[in-house]
Amino acid sequence: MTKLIVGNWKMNGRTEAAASLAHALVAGADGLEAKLVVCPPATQLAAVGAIVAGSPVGLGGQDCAAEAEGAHTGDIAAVMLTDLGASHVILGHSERRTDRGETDAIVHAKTDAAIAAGLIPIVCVGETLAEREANRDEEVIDAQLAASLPDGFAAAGGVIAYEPVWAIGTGKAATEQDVATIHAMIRRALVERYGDAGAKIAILYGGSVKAANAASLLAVAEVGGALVGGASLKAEEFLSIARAAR
Ligand SMILES: O=C(CO)COP(=O)(O)O
Repeated sequence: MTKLIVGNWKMNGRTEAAASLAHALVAGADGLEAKLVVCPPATQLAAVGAIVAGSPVGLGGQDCAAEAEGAHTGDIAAVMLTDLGASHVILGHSERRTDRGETDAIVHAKTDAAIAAGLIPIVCVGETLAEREANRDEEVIDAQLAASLPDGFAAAGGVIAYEPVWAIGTGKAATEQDVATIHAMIRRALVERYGDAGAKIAILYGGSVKAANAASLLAVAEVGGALVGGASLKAEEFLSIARAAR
């Protein structure tokens, strides 16, 4: 299956830098086996969307509101993302779960809203270091999956990203063995819930993915791609990660 390599630019940069990064990715994306999607900050979506339109590089948001429209100051509706050409949206990232208090119920509601607008949700799950050290990682992830995913998730082409919180931005990626164990567990949970459709859901790995470790992480069973933070801000590094996906 085609691997999906998603760049989460988080809260970085200005429009001019985002535009030059987008141009460099479009120039380098020809002939890639993997599918690329970039998720710029909301203020850069229109500019980046215009640059990647018609290219093999897709566009995604980093979050969307649970509500379809209306009096929600500061929020961005899922249809506002599709309006700018987005096909994907990251939901339930640990930085939103931790820093913004997003619960599984909120992630569930946002995922429903994304699907209703025709977006492909990329729902993030993952354990903290304390949960891992207490041997609760599988239990935590299982609970996040059960409560964050709506029934229509598989039919909508939804994607899961396993992002262990302790591996994000630390330079310390999970080991291949860790990734194999957790991705197998996630696959079992998805098949149990969605049947055959659950076997086809892409499961991305995220957390300190870089050019140097991408090939080995992407070769692990049940790894359908990568969700990349810091390394997605450098065109050549991100393209190297994408080239490692086959
Ligand atoms: O949070 C991440 C992607 O969503 C991972 O971030 P880093 O690649 O910077 O560790």
